Amino acid sequence: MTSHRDFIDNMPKTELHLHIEGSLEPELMFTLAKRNNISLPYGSVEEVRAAYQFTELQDFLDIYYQGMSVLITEQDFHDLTWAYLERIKADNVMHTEIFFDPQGHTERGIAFDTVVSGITRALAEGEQKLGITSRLILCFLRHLSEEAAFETLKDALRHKDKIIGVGLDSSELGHPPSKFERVFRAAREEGFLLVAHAGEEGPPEYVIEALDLLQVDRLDHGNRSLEDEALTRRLADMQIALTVCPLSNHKLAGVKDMRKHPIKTMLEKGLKATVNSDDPAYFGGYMNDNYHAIDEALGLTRDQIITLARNGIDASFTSEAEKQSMHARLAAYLAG
Ligand code: HPA
Ligand SMILES: [Zn+2]
Repeated sequence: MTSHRDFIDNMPKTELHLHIEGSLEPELMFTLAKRNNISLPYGSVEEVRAAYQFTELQDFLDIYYQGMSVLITEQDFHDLTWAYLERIKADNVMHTEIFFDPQGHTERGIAFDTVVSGITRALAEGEQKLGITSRLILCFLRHLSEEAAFETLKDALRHKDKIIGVGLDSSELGHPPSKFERVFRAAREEGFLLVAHAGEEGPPEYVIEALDLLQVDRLDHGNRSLEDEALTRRLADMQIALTVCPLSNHKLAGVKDMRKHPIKTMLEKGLKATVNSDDPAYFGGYMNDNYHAIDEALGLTRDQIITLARNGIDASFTSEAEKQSMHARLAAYLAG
């Protein structure tokens, strides 16, 4: 019997919650800063890594928005995305659905089209050269206004062929899903699929709003749903997927001890949980590291690991044929 470590590392898997700007490794940050003549408040890669100490979501977001300031040209967005794809190839990721934060760039004067073009050029190469399929999801920054979200949606309409859905990220507390009910309705009418970060720091009520008001197709995080029994039952009945991010939860202190991470409880309660890396350059690990972290802390069974991988396929925004093909790859792996 192979060890859980090897079993996880070699297992074909999907990633459904990944902020591409959060895959910016300090080395690339320095390279791009130099290329674009931007000065960083850090003297070295080690200094950057040392700054990655967070006690809550906002601590991280401040550093994350500062980090993305080195991204200027189409080539920068391409190189960022390509580096991520090469890295996840090593983790046997077969399909990835990536978020991007257009407002983090348009606010700095970078054109929406520059961002989309660089990312999608790399995604197309990823499919051709690495065999990794992908989808792209735009996130509205929830600390900004509804009006700004509508402006961003307007930009996205020119790229409907490249963007499958819209989501909601950034500072959760004080910015409930209800703030974006109208823009999500407009996005739905335009044919976009819908996701939202909810229940990461925010209360179960925010998850309920994401379901009832935004009508999301998938929930990002959702951890705090477990505080509400009726909501937990509802999520299990609906079989709506939760894109859970173990190392992120640990780094941002929602989960102080990995042995208390809720993902095993989620599985036991019949929730459709998946494993994801969120912002791997900032939280200390990519997909395999996230699987290892929960497996080692929670003592998952092999069946639970497989369920997480299957959930990731079922919850992806792909066609039935693509899902079948990914399930077949997983089945072939399991058959040895
Ligand atoms: O983990 C996150 N939470 C909220 N917003 C974010 N934007 C990037 N990463 C995150
Ligand atoms: Zn996230």
